[in-house]
Order: sequence, then structure tokens, then C-alpha cells
Amino acid sequence: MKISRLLTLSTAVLALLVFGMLGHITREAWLHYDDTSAGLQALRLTQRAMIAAEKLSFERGPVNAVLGDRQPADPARRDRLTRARAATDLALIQLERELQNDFGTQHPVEMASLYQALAEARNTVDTLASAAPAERTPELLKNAIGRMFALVPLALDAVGGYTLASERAYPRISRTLIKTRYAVELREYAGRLGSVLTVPLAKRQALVPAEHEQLEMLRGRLAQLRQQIQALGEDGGNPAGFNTVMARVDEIYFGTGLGLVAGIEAASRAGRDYGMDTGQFAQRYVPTMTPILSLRDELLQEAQTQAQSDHEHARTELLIVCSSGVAILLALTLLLLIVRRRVIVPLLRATRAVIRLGNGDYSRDSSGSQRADEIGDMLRALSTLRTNSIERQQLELERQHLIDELRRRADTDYLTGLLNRRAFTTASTQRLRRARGRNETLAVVLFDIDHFKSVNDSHGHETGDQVLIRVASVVREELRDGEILARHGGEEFVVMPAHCTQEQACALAERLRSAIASEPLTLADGHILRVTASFGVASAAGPQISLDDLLHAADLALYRAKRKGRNRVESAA
Ligand SMILES: Nc1nc2c(ncn2[C@@H]2O[C@H](COP(=O)(O)OP(=O)(O)OP(=O)(O)O)[C@@H](O)[C@H]2O)c(=O)[nH]1
Repeated sequence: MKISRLLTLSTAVLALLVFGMLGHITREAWLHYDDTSAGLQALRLTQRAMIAAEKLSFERGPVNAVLGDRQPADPARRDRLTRARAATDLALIQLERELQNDFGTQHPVEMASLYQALAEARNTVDTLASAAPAERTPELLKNAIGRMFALVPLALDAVGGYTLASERAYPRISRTLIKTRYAVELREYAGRLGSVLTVPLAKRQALVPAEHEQLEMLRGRLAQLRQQIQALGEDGGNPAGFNTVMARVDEIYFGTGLGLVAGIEAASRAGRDYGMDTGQFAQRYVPTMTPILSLRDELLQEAQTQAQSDHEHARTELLIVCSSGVAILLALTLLLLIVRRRVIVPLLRATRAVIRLGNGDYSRDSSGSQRADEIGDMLRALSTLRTNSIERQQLELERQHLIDELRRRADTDYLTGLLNRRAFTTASTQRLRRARGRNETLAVVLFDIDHFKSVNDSHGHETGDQVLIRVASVVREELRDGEILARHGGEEFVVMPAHCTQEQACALAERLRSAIASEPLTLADGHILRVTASFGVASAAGPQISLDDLLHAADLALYRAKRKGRNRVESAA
């Protein structure tokens, strides 16, 4: 597989893996952030539901006071009830508003049924309060108070549901939230405990055994809740604050509040007057529950602070994951671009350069060879290879030139530049073969310079050489392309015309003889020298012809021409 394709494939696989991994991490971070957002909302709902439950509990105090009121009614008690109801309504409206903002948690509180139950309870209370005190039988009073009691669990269920939702989002604060829930219950049971005394105080009658028992049970439940809160410890952000509030709960509620109840119980047992009616009791008892609310608020505040910190941590984490993801993708893209630009593209260019070198194209491509890295080394090595290849090619050309020159010299007569005898044999053998195949007539003209020895003897060997060169030149000019001319040896030359008859060969010989004889040679000393040559012509046709036979026949004819006086042409018989 090609590297560029491999890179594209690995890029795609890598990008998929990175996208998948980043997508997963980002999704997890987003879900966590989303959970913490929902948890914060659940926590706000918890707080609203707790306040609503507390206000519903609180409303029972003024209810008890109004129901225990005599005729004429005390407007101050009525006024306290109106303000308590307004506070409950406000708490419920705030809970309802918070529910409308809710985007994750379930709605364990059914506002419509709560409103309906509240309206019915208040209606029952108002009807009973407007009746004469004598008509307010213990059953009717218990019914009215019971209806008020029944409201609180509706809100407390919501507290439980929202607390669970908050715990799911923030497991770290679950202990604080459980303690908060216990504090809410503590407030509720403290309220219930006070309400047990409503009828005895309103009717100024002794507590019946069932009421003593109820008080005992509620005290036990309160002690248990207090112990559970303590047992869960002081974890959280402000242990000193928790301990202080707990100490105030112990002192004010468990000391003063329960002490007040114990005093009423003792008076009941002793048959003494209570010295207070329900309203006066409520006025003294209800404030002792305030530290419980402070405990609740302290714990709730602690939970909210921790949750807010977790939420911000989740948001920071999400931001870090997102920005890291973008940075990783950018880095990856940059890396791939760099690898492509600095490795793959130079590799492809180098490959093309090697292919060009292989094809004998030595054109220069020096881009990138200044680089200091491994690719630069490779490109420089390629450049060296190119230089070496050029040098080798030049050496090869020179070698070929030398071989050609040597071959040419081996075939050429050094003096006249004509073919030598060996080259003539090679060239004429090819022609002979072709003539045999085509059944053509092949002729040879053999000629020899007359009295050449006397030229040498009279004018010197150098002049003899000049004569040989001159004769060769004259004959060459007389011949056409395709007619082989060679120095056959010494002062003897041979011509092999291209397929011609004996007559045509004789005519050619005659033309050559005439040209030699008519061409004088001016010597260095100014002396003019004339030379002649004698010619022997032979020809043959058919598959049996041989060069030796032809040359031999021509030689015989030449010999005859010498004998007959030289400077003439003789044809073989
Ligand atoms: N200058 C020179 N002389 C050569 C060369 N080759 C052969 N000769 C001479 O050519 C002469 C040939 O002489 P011969 O064979 O006796 O014949 P000739 O004198 O030409 O007489 P005929 O052929 O009978 O006319 C000899 O003296 C050789 O030395 C050469 O390359 N240069």
C-alpha cells in the first residue's frame, strides 16, 4: 500500500478514534454537569418544600390558639393566624414557582391536591373557630387539627423525593441532606408534640392516658431524631457552626420547650390549673422550635455550598474537556498537515526524481535539499546520485565514443582513410550474401598504381604516401553512395559497385582510370607528378559466387593489364 494512502487511512482511523474518545469524554462531562444542574434545582426544591412543610407546621400553632380562644374572640390570635396563613401561602407559591423551573427531577408534590386539602382544612378550622367554645367538642377539635396535620406529610414526601434527587447528583453531601431531613422531621414532631396539648389546654381538662402516651411516643421520636443527627456527625464545611446550633437546640428546645410540656403534664397529673390557654402555650412553645429551624437552615446552607462547589467543579471540568478536545483535534490536524507537507510530499517528489533518474532525465529539483532533517539527508543523497549519474553517463558516452573510434580505426586504413582489407571483406561478404539470395550480378574492380616502386625510389616514401592519398581521394570522388572502396594492400585498391553488370563495372573502371591519369600531383619541390593505374574487372552471379573467386579473377585481369602495358582496364573472361 502506498504511504500516502496509508497515511490517509490511518488519519481516518485515528480521527475516528479521537472523535469517538473525545465524544465519549465530552458526553460524560456534559452528563455530569447536567446532573449537577438538576441536583442544584432539586436542592432548591428541597429547600422550598422544607420551608413549605415548616410553614404548614407553623400554621398549626395559631390554629390551636384560635381554636382554644374564648368568646369574644381575641383579634390578636386571628391576626397571627392570618399572618401564618399568608406565610404558608407565600412558601407554597415559591415552591410552585420553583417547580415550574424544574427540568430534571420528578414532581413528588401534587400542588393541586395540596391546595385543595389546605383549603378544606382551613375551612374546617374557620367553621369551628366561629362556633361557640362549648360547641367545639374534642372530636371536632381533633378533626380540625388532624386535617392540618395531614397537610404536612404531603410536603414532607416532596422533601424526601427532592432530597433523594439531590443525593443522586451529589453523593458527597448525602449525609448533610439526611441530617437536614431529620431536622425537618424534628421540627414537625416538635410541632405535633405541642399540638397534643391543644385540646386539654383549650378545654382546661386533664390529659387523658392516650395523650400522655402520645406525648411519650413523640418525645421518644424527637430524642431518636436528635441522636440520629448527632450520629451522622459533623462532616461538612462548618463543624463549629453545626455544634453551636446543636447546642442551642438542646438548650432551648430540648431544655426549655420540652420543660414547658413537662410542666403542663405535671400540672395535669396534680390536677392543677395550667395557668395558660392554647394561645399562651403556643406563644411560649413555638419560639423554642426556632433553633431547630436554624439547624435545618445551617445544614441546608452547608449542602448548598458544597453542591454549588461541585456544580462549578463539573462546569470547569466540562470546559477543560471541551477545550482540551478542540486543542487535541487542532494538534492532530496540524501534525498530519506537517507530516504530509514535510514527509509525504518530499517523499513523493523524491520518488518522482528517482523515476526520472531511472529514465535518464537529470533535470535538477533542489527544493528541500537545504533541510537539516532526515528528509533533507535523503534529498541531498538523491542530488549526489543525480550528479554521479550524470558523470557516469558522460563517462559512458566517452567510452562509447572511444569504442566507436577504435572500431572505426580498426576498419579504416590509417593513410588514405578508406576501408582496409578486413573491413572490405566484412562489407563485401554481406553484399555477396544478398546478391546470392537475389541472384544478382556482383562485380569487383581491382586496381594497382603503376610503377609505384619507382615513385618511392625517385621521390621518397613520403611522396609515395601522398600519391596513395591523392589516388584514394580522386577515386572516392568518382564513386556514388553504396559503392564500396577499400585499400586492398600496398598500392592496390578495390571497388565493389552496387549490383552492376560486367560492362557497367568495366565502364566504371575506365572512368576511374581516366580520373587518376588526368589528375597530376604537385610535389613540395614544385615538381609535377603524374601516376596511372591498371584495372582488372571481374563479375559473377548465382548462388555459388565467392569473394575469393571474384578477387582472384579480377587479380588475373589486373595482371593482364600490367602485362599489356599498364594504365588500362582488363576484364576477366
Ligand atoms: N610509399 C609507400 N610505398 C609503399 C606502400 N606500400 C607498398 N609500397 C611500395 O610499393 C611498391 C610496390 O612495388 P611493386 O610491387 O614492385 O610494383 P610497381 O613498382 O608498382 O610496379 P608494377 O606494379 O609492376 O607497375 C614497393 O616498393 C613497396 O615498398 C606505402 O604504404 N607507402
